[in-house]
Amino acid sequence: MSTNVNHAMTTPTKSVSSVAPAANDETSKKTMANSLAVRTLPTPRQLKKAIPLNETLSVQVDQHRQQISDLLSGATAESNKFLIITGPCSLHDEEAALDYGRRLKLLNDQLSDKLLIVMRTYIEKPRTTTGWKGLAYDPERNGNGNIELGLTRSRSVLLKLVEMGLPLAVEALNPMTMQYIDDLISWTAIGARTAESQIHREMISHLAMPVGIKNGTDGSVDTAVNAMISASRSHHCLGTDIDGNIVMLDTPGNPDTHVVLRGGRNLTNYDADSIHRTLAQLEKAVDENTLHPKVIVDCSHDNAQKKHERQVDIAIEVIEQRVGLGKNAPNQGIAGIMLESFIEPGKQGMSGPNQDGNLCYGLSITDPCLGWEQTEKLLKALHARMA
Ligand SMILES: O=C[C@H](O)[C@H](O)COP(=O)(O)O
Ligand SMILES: C=C(OP(=O)(O)O)C(=O)O
Repeated sequence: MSTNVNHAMTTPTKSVSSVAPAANDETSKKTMANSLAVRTLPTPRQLKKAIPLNETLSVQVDQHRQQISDLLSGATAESNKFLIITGPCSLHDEEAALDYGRRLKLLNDQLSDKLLIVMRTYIEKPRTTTGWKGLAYDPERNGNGNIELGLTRSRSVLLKLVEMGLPLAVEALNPMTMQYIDDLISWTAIGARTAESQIHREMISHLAMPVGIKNGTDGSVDTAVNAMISASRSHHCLGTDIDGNIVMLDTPGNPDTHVVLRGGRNLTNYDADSIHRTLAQLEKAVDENTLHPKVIVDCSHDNAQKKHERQVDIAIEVIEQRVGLGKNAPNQGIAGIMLESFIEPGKQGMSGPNQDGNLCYGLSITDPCLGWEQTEKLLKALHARMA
């Protein structure tokens, strides 16, 4: 990974200019904070201290970040591997997430000569309108919030997965949430709903890891390419430090980004033409910026039209483009794929498949996922297709 991104998100900031005086009672009545219930949370430092990542595991996370970075830059033998980001749409049940992690680790031990496998461990969910927002925000799934418990349980389950030796992937939705878990994560996504947001681009520019940026929900790839350019540069921006102080950040810029093609507005973009068009756009941007002209294909979302079984055919089609099987010439610009996969296939509502409040174990409560059996078969088929 390039040296200028080797700052943890928690790197002490350069300057905190001054501390604002407390508002007097009259003005405070008009502030946003006073119109809402305010509950103090532990700071990122406090949570990281309570659920610590030891030095050995921290080195492991660095190595995983570096492997993904090398795969994107084509720097080493690692770059010939195919990146697979796979796991549930969202983590809602820690036991099932650990069960999935154990299965994935065993499979990884068989396939890691050709595949670089990263587990999807999303604890924040962006919603089109409303819905469950993820383990970090509503761990008890009763709509009461309890973010302190959510952050604690999230950090705890992520740490257990890191202890299994797995590299982890999340979507970074709220920059403050990321401060509580960033040291555990090896790859981050910026979602289709936030790739155009300046705040997210600023956040990427000081995330010390590779970041995949989704095309917009309308299918726009420009959004992702513009985000890559913006995030590769240094920004002066508002943020919080590890102790929860509001600070000005001077970010280093992050060149370790790439596009994630997820389809949009019911149209798919995993076909060879769409991928070539995106890569050509990236190649053009590379002339003026330090960027990776690489894509990964999200086999779910609009590409699968929310039909989880379609992910299998899409993944096979994409790896055949990568290695040059069938009518395709080999395309090294395709760095990998993303799958939504869990233990059981499909999805269930928040009250379980029978609406009686009993959730089915290992079944997604957000987007539909491939089941474990299909996933295992698919990853072996992808491995077999890699030269
Ligand atoms: O991946 C998950 C969903 O596609 C995303 O969070 C949006 O979900 P929603 O449209 O059900 O709100
Ligand atoms: C929300 C997700 O994706 P997208 O931003 O592509 O909708 C996701 O991967 O969980």
